[in-house]
Amino acid sequence: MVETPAEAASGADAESDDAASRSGRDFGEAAATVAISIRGLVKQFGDNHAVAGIDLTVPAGSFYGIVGPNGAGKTTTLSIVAGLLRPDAGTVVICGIDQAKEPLAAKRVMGVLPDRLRTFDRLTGRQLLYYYGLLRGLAADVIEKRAADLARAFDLGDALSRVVSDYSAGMTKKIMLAGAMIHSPRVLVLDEPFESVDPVSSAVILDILRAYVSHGGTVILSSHGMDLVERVCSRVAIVVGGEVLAEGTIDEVRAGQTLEARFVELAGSSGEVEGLEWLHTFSD
Ligand SMILES: Nc1ncnc2c1ncn2[C@@H]1O[C@H](COP(=O)(O)OP(=O)(O)OP(=O)(O)O)[C@@H](O)[C@H]1O
Repeated sequence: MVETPAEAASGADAESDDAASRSGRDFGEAAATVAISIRGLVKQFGDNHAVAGIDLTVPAGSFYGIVGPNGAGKTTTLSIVAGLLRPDAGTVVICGIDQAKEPLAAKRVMGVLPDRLRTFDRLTGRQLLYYYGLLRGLAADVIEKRAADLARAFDLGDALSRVVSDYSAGMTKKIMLAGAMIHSPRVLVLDEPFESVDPVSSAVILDILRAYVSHGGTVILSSHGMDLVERVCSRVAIVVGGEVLAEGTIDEVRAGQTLEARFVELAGSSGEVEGLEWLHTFSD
């Protein structure tokens, strides 16, 4: 059976590289119950208020979904949480660690799947996982075992010796997800983890993430898959125009409707179908 990163962390061989013990931290009571606390988050790009005052509390051991229309500010928010982008205002506290004051310590407890899949794609899959493991301070034998476990779980075994630039979009997503998990972090920050991933692989990834959460890990993800969020997430936030319009358990947010119906109700329809009549008269 393949070990999930969370199981690996709870296993006999893994205590030495557990993120918490490496950082030498005593995760306090608040950190034990709250994995991510976001307060008053603001980020502007020129005149564009990408994030316009977001407050979110992600309980430890939860599967948390952020949904919203294109350009709503999901990636910007997750990038700030991950420490990849500086906010103009507001605070992000990860497992009790202030992201702005102790960025390295905060990064240590997180695994991140960033937007746009930028990575060192001239490396083979095996080299990339090895590199991720080294960056996380893992010993070579631990990396090799975990890389093999993750490659098996993500069905990437045959691809490990190929360069990542030759991978499909879904394969690239899977190898980067594996890289985000290799140090068995307490928190996974995943930007659209299921985009481009086939249904079989999605089911496997979900199983891995569910087991991770059931062992105390926390997942925060963005997704356009309303069904998926409704099925797997314990809590959800609907973000529109850089603001949280609804937040709570799935049942609270969908308020008797499907999540998709509630989403459309809150996000509204911004597209305009009129004016495209020329598309119905073919040019040839
Ligand atoms: N680096 C940047 N420079 C300028 N504007 C940016 C930058 N990054 C994001 N934006 C803008 O901020 C807003 C929020 O973008 P963001 O990528 O966070 O949205 P999103 O909710 O993740 O959208 P999608 O669902 O399409 O991925 C958009 O208007 C976008 O154009």
